[in-house]
Amino acid sequence: MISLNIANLMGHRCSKNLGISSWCDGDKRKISEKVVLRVNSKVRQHNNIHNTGKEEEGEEKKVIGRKMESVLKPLRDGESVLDLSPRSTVSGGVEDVYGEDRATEDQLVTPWTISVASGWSLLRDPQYNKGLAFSEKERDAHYLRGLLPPTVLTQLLQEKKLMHNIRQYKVPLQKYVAMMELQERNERLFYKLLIDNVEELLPVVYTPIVGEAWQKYGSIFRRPQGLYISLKEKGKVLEVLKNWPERNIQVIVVTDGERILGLGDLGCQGMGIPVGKLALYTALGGVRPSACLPVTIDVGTNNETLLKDEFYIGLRQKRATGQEYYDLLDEFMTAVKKNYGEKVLVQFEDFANHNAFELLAKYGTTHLVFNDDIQGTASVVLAGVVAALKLIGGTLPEHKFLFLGAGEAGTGIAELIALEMSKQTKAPIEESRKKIWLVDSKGLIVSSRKNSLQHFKKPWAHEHEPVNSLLEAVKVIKPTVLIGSSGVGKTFTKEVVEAMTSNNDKPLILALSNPTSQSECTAEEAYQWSEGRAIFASGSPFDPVEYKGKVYASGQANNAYIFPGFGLGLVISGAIRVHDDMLLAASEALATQVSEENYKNGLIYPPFSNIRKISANIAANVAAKAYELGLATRLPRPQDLVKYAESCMYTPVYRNYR
Ligand SMILES: NC(=O)C1=CN([C@@H]2O[C@H](COP(=O)(O)OP(=O)(O)OC[C@H]3O[C@@H](n4cnc5c(N)ncnc54)[C@H](OP(=O)(O)O)[C@@H]3O)[C@@H](O)[C@H]2O)C=CC1
Ligand SMILES: CC(=O)C(=O)O
Ligand SMILES: [Mg+2]
Repeated sequence: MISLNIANLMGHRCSKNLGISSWCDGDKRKISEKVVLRVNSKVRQHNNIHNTGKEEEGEEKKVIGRKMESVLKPLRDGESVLDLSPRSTVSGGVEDVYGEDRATEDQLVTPWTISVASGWSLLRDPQYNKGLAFSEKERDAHYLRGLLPPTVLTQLLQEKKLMHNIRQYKVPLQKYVAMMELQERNERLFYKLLIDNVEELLPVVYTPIVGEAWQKYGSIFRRPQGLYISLKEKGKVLEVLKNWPERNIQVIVVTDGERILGLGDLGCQGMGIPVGKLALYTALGGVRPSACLPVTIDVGTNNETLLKDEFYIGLRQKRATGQEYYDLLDEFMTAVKKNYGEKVLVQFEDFANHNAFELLAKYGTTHLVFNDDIQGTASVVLAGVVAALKLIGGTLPEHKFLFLGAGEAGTGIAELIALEMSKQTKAPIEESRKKIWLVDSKGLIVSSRKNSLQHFKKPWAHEHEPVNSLLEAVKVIKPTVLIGSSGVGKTFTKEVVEAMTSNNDKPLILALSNPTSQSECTAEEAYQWSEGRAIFASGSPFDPVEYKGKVYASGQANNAYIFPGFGLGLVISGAIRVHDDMLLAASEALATQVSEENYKNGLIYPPFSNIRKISANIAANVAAKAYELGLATRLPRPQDLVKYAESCMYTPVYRNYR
């Protein structure tokens, strides 16, 4: 029985027993050769060793064990095993400290956990488990004999089998559960499936199915994913962050669950959204899974159904508001910076608008923050509109916009379109805003309503008679572009679409609300009611539609096109703040990815099957803007940013274990 006192061995001020005896006991052969302990966040987590915040990077890599040089790092042949410096190629970026991602398939890497994982624990570690794909040699070397049936499968065959299984499920929720179980079991295989079958699986791990799954999350809860920070943790948020097993976090997606898609307040069960968004950060944007942290802030819920549900997983109280709410958020933001530094990206997701704008304004000057609903959506919609000009004609400033919904998405998009118009015309932004009209739940936003409007609506209160309905607004404003961001389904009625069609040869209609049940209209309705003339895209995907013998494939106007590449661009440039010009840069990069072939099919977005290439281009444009604005800290600037972005992207093929 061996136990090590980490405090003595490493001069750490905490004194905790690492409790490694259990795996040393039956396996003494390995102790001298393979026992390697990293005082990393996992060790901290499992042993409640919390650092002082002062340790140097190098301390994490101190090792115990006689043959330390053979296991110090899973480096490739010819590299110095004693080189402990962070991997300079991507410092401040997507860090590949252990060389795993740059190793080719036939180069060896070591499966790191707290110790070198082997046997049963290796099969239970989703980061390194390969299931039946462990080779004969690996089965011998890692004590896996007998723990697996004899067959050895390739990753491709595993993928084929899993896709076959997933396709058998008729209930969408079953597909979601199957994917989540795979993510918990074998992370690389999960991402391989998602990347290779992105168009098929995106609706499963993201909108629309994720919404339904998490509405029911209380009853399908298996293993927690992500970090829960509730009012109970007030005063201890930094400690809670330290409980997370990974330390080198680059992207955090955080929600308080108050406006989950168009489904409203899901309280603590909003966690599906940060988890889903971060899966896309990895699959679509190539940010390493271990660098992603999903967070749900639980301040209660006003959802009566959840409060009465005996299986509800969150705090059973009404939402905290005012000072209590802002104090917890402030503690979180301060702790994030303290624990992960200046360059960690915090993406605010699905907050209600009464908090979202304020949080963005407050932390936009002190942290690297990005609101996906306000800014990401704006960037993706501007890209779609710019691309659509090829089909509908005219320049951006020549068009007139009408929104149904004047919240985060609506006013965020409106503002970015106005900004781009002003850049093109050199006119003041106030002039550009006059081309854009918004309708909220009380009707058209007009100047006579100004005093009672929320601050983010005021810039859109133009001179006009009050107008109560969307249909009436379409008739009097005569927009060329109609955008739905209300969260209310079926609001683009036949009359509304017909009115758009009678005013425009090719009306551009975007039904952004998620999930599918909240879409302002379906693709079928848009094409039928416009007699095939609408250029249509929606927040959640629709299958192609046949109308009068012609097949219409609509695009997906969803911020998923933007945030993964946008975040990657910030990470690889070491950006310290987000700037509106970066949103324009992302938008431009996305619009230029639409091919002639896509246009011929009436598409204003490129297919998701090309998303990794698209994300690399977005990342490069965003990073270039960060350098231009002096907001990048990763110096010198790489010459070819697209290539550099690609080289930083996580790939999910299995690595070979020595
Ligand atoms: N496709 C994408 O990428 C994205 C889609 N979305 C979707 O957009 C929707 C809205 O999100 P968000 O802007 O954040 O939400 P908000 O709550 O901030 O805004 C909703 C807006 O819709 C208005 N509204 C609500 N009901 C009606 C109605 N019956 N008629 C007219 N207006 C109405 C509200 O009016 P009032 O202010 O008067 O209450 C408010 O202005 C959601 O469904 C979300 O899923 C969001 C982000 C990205
Ligand atoms: C897509 C997204 O961010 C939303 O619907 O909220
Ligand atoms: Mg959102």
